[in-house]
Amino acid sequence: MSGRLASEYPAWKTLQQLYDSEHSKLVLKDLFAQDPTRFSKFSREYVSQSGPDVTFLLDFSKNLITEPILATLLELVREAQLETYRDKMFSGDHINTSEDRAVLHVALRNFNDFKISEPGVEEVSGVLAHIKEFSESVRSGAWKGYTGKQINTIVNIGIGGSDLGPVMVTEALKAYAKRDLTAHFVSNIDGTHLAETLRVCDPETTLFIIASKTFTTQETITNATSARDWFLSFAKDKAHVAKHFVALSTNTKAVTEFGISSANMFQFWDWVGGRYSLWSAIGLSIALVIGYDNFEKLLQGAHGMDKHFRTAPLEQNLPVLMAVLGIWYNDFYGAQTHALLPYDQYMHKFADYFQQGDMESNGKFVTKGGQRVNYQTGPIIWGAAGTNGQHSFYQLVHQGTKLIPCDFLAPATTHNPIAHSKHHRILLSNYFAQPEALAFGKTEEQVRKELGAGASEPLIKSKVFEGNRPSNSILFPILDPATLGALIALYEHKIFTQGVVWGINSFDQMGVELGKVLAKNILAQLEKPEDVKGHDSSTTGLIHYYQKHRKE
Ligand SMILES: O=P(O)(O)OC[C@H]1O[C@H](O)[C@H](O)[C@@H](O)[C@@H]1O
Repeated sequence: MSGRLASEYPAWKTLQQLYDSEHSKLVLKDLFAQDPTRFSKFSREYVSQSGPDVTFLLDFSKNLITEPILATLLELVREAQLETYRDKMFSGDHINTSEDRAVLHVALRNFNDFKISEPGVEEVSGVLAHIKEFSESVRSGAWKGYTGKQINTIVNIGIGGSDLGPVMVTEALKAYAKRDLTAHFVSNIDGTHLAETLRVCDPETTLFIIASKTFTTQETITNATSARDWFLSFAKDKAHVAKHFVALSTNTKAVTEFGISSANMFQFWDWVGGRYSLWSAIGLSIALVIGYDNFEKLLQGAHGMDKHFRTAPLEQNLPVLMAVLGIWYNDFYGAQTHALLPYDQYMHKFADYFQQGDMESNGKFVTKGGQRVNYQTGPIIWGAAGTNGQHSFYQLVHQGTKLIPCDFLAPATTHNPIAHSKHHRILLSNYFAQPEALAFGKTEEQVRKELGAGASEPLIKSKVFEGNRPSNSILFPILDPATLGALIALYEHKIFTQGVVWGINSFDQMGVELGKVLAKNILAQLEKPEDVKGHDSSTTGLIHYYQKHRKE
């Protein structure tokens, strides 16, 4: 984060040499055969040092590394001064330099443990108390709608970080949900999203949560305004809005102007990045769905990981280890993507969530010092819940021409042990089998033997698995709130570490601005063909075609 080019570090150059001279020898089958201790050497158990018990295993032995390569990758992290920048983040330095802001999502789950001095940090516990009081009153039925009925439906209206975190966590922790409280999440400006949601809502029993850090986001304000209009078409009296609309934001003025009183506003601060905000007031919908105590456990689980990241030596530091492995593939093997593959249906939004978390943080070509990088930065993050992915895209992961490092995640115990956990055993057999198949493949000799004499050559070739495809495996006892908190924080700090090495600012998002500005300009031109000016012929042609064919 010094803004230096990563490629200038001595360790980067050593890594390039190591890659050039070693990579053809880095064959997992041989590496495992040569070293019976490989698993114990390249796996670590995480055990939380405070708060609720969280343990999990990170097995990274199926990666294309040796001890000298790992040591050099960690040397790179040292040369990039990760420890210094990590400490700067925790102490509230303005490491988001382009916006001159601190980066303190860790302060939201700190429970006064580390000392952090930044205006607003002292207000965190007050907001948590507000979340507790409000969520308990809605969940208990004490909070009543305008006709005196209890709330049984919540609609979170937000987008990006004000949507993805709450969606992912409420899905992941559904086993802890209050089942008679239905949660909907409306994000898309496409009127279909709101219309289809309102179709199943009763205005007398629905609470709208308007979630927006800035409270200026076009999608959210438009959806919120239409939701309020819909509500008032039943409730008639504006005074009833107070019972059915709350806001989560840093922008008190805009919230008040919208018509939500400050008593119904849950505050957060500009040092909370949107994609790191589920720990803040943005998590209100999480607290409503799983209860405040579980929400607090989620925060404590993350705090445990913060402590680990802050204090564990780099060799033992899980976010750091995951970060350097990612750098090895991204920058030396030329891997373009990274797959997140949770073998847990509850985690089916995990990859979607980290698409924003990782790609909005590290999808940048300019260093903090303003130089264009001469290496790859953030990977393309994608994935789906196992085993669904196996019946869809795994063909390419196993036999395609691209190297796709994968993270496999799974709980040892399911919340739903139907058929005496038969389903879960089948699920886990796949969770264990896929990394094994990716790493060790199937040779031509094996295929020949299996098919026997007479098999055609093309058929034989098509059944060969080259193997040597790397993966991490993360195995945890059960998906509970604290474990999920720790896992999210693990990935957050992985992203931070990679950003430090690449010398970029992981905490701004300038790349989303240009499209917004152009859309605003185009919106003003959509009425009449003669207004469409200043565009290339493609854009003009598309708008004219739309104008010709629209009905309303
Ligand atoms: O919470 P808001 O201010 O409405 O912002 C919602 C989203 O807006 C933009 O797309 C940003 O790039 C995201 O980082 C942010 O999460």
